[in-house]
Amino acid sequence: MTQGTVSAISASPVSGAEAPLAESPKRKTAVLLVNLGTPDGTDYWPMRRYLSEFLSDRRVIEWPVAIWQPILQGIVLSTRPKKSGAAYESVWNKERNESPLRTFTREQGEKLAELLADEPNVIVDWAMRYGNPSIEEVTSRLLAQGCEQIVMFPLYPQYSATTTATVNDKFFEALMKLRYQPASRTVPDYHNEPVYIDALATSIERHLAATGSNPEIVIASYHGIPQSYAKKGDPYPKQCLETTRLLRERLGWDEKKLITCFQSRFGPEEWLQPYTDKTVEKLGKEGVKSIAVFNPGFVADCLETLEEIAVEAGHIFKEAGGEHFTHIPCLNASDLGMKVIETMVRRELQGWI
Ligand SMILES: C=CC1=C(C)c2cc3[nH]c(cc4nc(cc5[nH]c(cc1n2)c(C)c5CCC(=O)O)C(CCC(=O)O)=C4C)c(C)c3C=C
Ligand SMILES: [Fe+2]
Ligand SMILES: [Fe+2]
Repeated sequence: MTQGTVSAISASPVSGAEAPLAESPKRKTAVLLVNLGTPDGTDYWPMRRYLSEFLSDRRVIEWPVAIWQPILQGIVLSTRPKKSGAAYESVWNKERNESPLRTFTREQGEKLAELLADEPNVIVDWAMRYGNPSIEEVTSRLLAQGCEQIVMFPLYPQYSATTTATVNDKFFEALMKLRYQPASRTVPDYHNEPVYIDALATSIERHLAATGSNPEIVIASYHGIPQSYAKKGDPYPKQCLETTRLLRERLGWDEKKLITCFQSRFGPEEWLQPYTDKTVEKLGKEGVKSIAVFNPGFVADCLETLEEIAVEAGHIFKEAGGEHFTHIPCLNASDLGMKVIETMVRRELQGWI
């Protein structure tokens, strides 16, 4: 191409002025929130179906299938559904006949739709990685509504292959079956985002003020993963520690006041440590009288926060000699929590709406 041709193409029709770019047509865009999952009921069969789907996920349990499936189907699923069903029963939302996680995820979806009401081409929906409503079912519904673009948000502040990656896998597995796929974006982890750190810090401050609590020690309790997963490169524990560090900085607390622990061990392997239950017990035995626990890695309260922490960890602490225990709720669908979700979603929607 000669120089003359180039200058002829780039010449503006009006000297010194840029030709305005034509605006792209607005495509219908979906925001799909996805959380972990939930059984449809607390009886044996719904619990068994849910746990079987969850614990058959190779991202969650990495043992060879030939070893794990006989243990799962033969031993774990004959006892665990009853035990877990009783625990779910104690936190179940009887009014809606569903788990708290499903209630909070729905509320988050509804509130996000209100917050994005100024965007007429955006639809919000929500799904579960395990159980119902499934990612595939909701994705089909969004496509049937004419969505050509999807922002899919795995609701985990810290990345783990056991959570974020398996949600992404399941979403793309649903798209694999389609001839005409929507354009898709996934929202990344946000463990160090200022809006998230600030929301957590503010909710801690508000809860302690409202309950008149002055804990000697505050525990940031994250769900654990097996240590072997972290050794193989899962960034999850580093991201948890970074979230706690940033919170300390924001709250002006030192390493003795705000500590990190990991909860919800499963199976015989070593999981990330220190363990929350053991730490709470040790603190009680050492003479600490007052503690607070919160769960920065959970976007919504669920079995693991409402039963394992708010109830069980509280009992353990008091039986070990502790006197005042308070559980700080998750951000759920509060204004603070919704600001975090909205900020992350609006960032990913850029250029699309
Ligand atoms: C077996 C291994 C498990 C890994 C690894 C794991 C990682 C992981 N989980 C969450 C968040 C949640 N887990 C929840 C429940 C739950 N988790 C496991 C096992 C593993 N989790 C089990 C067996 C269960 C079921 C409950 C039980 O039977 O005790 C939940 C709660 C769901 C609800 O209330 O409906 C959440 C949320 C994270 C963040 C994570 C790794 C980072
Ligand atoms: Fe879990
Ligand atoms: Fe648990």
